[in-house]
Amino acid sequence: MERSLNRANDEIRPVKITTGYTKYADGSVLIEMGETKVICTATIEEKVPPFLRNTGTGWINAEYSMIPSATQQRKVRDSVKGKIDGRSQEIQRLIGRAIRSVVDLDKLGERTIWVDCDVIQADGGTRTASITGGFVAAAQAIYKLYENREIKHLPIRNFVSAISAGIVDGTPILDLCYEEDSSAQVDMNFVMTDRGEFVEVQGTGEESPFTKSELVKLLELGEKGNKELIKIQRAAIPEIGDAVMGMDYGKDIIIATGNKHKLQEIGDILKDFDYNIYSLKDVNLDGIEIIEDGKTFEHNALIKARTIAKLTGKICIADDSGLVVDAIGGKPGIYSARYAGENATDEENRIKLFDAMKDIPMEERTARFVSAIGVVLPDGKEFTARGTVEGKIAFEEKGENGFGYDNMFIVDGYDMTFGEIDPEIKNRISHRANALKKMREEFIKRVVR
Ligand SMILES: O=c1nc[nH]c2c1ncn2[C@H]1C[C@H](O)[C@@H](COP(=O)(O)OP(=O)(O)OP(=O)(O)O)O1
Ligand SMILES: [Mg+2]
Repeated sequence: MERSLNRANDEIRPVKITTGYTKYADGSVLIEMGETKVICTATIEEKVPPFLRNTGTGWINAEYSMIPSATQQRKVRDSVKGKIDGRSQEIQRLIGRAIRSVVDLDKLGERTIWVDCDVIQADGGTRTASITGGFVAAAQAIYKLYENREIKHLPIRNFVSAISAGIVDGTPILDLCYEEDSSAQVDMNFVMTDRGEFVEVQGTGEESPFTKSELVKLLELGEKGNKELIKIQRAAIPEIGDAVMGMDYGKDIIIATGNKHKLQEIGDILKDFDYNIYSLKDVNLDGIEIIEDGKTFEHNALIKARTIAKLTGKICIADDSGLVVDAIGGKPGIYSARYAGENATDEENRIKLFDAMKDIPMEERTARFVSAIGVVLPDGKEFTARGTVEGKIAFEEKGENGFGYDNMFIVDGYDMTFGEIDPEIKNRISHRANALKKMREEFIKRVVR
């Protein structure tokens, strides 16, 4: 389908949010979505509707209207007609509900935020643009109360935005302009929060009924559009964005290791992770000395990640790992890298371990590799994840792959050492793979939006 502005079917129109558009309101924006333009202002009034008086609870009210020249045919003002038309009535209720859904009205205190949405040019999607812009204006007004210490806690729980999607000529499309809207068979509006939750879904198959799979397709379009809108809202009010949604951690991850084998493995294991992965060399920090004086793998991993996070301001992950051998009381453990001395080579460490194990029979040579992954975020938040893999210490070195103790570790379930095994298999079953898998789950919960 040909769309104006050469838009793809899943593409929103260019959006621009201009803050501080008018001078007297407590919050004020001009939102432009393609040719649709809406002035949204928010004004604080120190009183509430009668039904809330003396409850300590606040209220948010919205009004929506179009100026006479907003449409191709001059539209008579409501004030001249003497009544608000049904459509405006319905829309302003929707705007009010949408914004109230993300604000804790108890914490707002006994006051009303008036959100006024005046459409100055209408080219489809005026109600959704009013919600998206109206929220920004309301957030500014509420944030002002918070900054002036008139309220103790910021009562904004989430960002909220709205977008339309519909089916035109049998094709699901996002963000309909007027022309598309007037020939749509199905017309929907999605109001969503930054957490991807729905606040309101409006949909009608006015021209023809729609199927479940079409509904799902429209839903996905709505989700995509709202995600993009919330990014644009956030860019318009970054300070409020940080206060409500937490800091934006960015899309870069630095792997804080001086070990090129680990770097390679971590890079391979995380290759389908939706982040840009950098090495210490990439950020000109290779060769940095970090003192690993923690008492656990986790502690050491965090020491490494913290050091690099402080220097770069980016998300950093580090691995602290080692070999835990049962017959010698768990040694070398956290001292694996310096088992044979401070600057020992992998080979010197292996020789020392073979020597310590020389009289131990096969069944008592059980051991495990341990990897602790430490993650440190730019705001100092951190977490760890641990993975292990069980095996036995061989009597002699076998295989050319890997590094460290790989060629003397016979991995359970395979009659091979990590030195013999295909690196792709190692990266599926290793301690590092297991730790990174857990790290990812935690990362998605805590970091990814
Ligand atoms: O998959 C592995 N295969 C074989 N050996 C391994 C493995 N994973 C850890 N290891 C051994 C190597 C080193 O002797 C010690 C890690 O010491 P550890 O301090 O964590 O690493 P490191 O100093 O080489 O690099 P960095 O601290 O910069 O990440 O355990
Ligand atoms: Mg180290």
